[in-house]
Amino acid sequence: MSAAPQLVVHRDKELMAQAAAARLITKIVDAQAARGFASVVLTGGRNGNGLLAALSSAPARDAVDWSRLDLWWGDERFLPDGDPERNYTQAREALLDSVPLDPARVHPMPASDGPYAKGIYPDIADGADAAAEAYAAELAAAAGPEHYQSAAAAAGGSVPTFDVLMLGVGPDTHVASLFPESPAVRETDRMVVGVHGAPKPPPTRVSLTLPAIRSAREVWLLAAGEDKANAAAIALSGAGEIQAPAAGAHGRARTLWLLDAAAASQLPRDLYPPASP
Ligand SMILES: O=C(O)C(O)[C@@H](O)[C@H](O)[C@H](O)COP(=O)(O)O
Repeated sequence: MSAAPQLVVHRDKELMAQAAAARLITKIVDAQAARGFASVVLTGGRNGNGLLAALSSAPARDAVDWSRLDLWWGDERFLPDGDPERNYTQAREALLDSVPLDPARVHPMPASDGPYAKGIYPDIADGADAAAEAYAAELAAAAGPEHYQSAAAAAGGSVPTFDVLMLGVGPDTHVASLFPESPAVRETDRMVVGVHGAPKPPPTRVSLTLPAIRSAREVWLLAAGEDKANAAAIALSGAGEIQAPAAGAHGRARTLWLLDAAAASQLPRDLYPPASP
């Protein structure tokens, strides 16, 4: 099952980040109350990090039991550990270093040094492919029994059932590191892939695939700014997922687009109610 997109449009990107942070806090608290823990997939990019920064300064952040939160990543820029451009580094700075997480529940994607370094692997591309395989194994090891009915299981893989999986939307409609017309967006079997020659730097990346993304209960797509208006309009107007990867990102129970007014400016007005004043 996958859910038709719902849209929420906020006045500007600051309000969008604050409202999305409040929404995420509630989701985590509810999942922890229902099942004892929550599982969230983070995204890289300005909008994802803006949400984490807003969460960091939200007073209600103390409602979350940070020690019972599983964190995963939707994609990673394949760079050395600690590189300021790594999504993991940026998430740590925005929020993770300031909350009492259980390190065993935090699952960053591998870095390009350490076990997947150039030198051990013939080149950086092989390292990213090996890192993707290792991350797929880590996800499979954490998958619970519910995953058997998921899009991942249908594709022959297994991932945990994420409560919320967040994705920033690129101006070309990419999500995670799934770029239009790329081999990664066409992947139907593997849950995680190495990405080579990405149009957004750095060119080498690691990414969840659409079957893994579609196994989440809720998928939230974040888009703010004028440069996202065309992408949102294309993805929400019936485009195919190979040409417009954001169009293929659905949650099992809910697909939620969180936009600011600028990113929503090219959408047909009947798709969403007006932004709050
Ligand atoms: O590693 C990355 O760069 C991403 O995860 C990527 O998919 C990002 O989320 C989008 O490009 C949106 O980025 P912005 O929010 O910065 O526009």
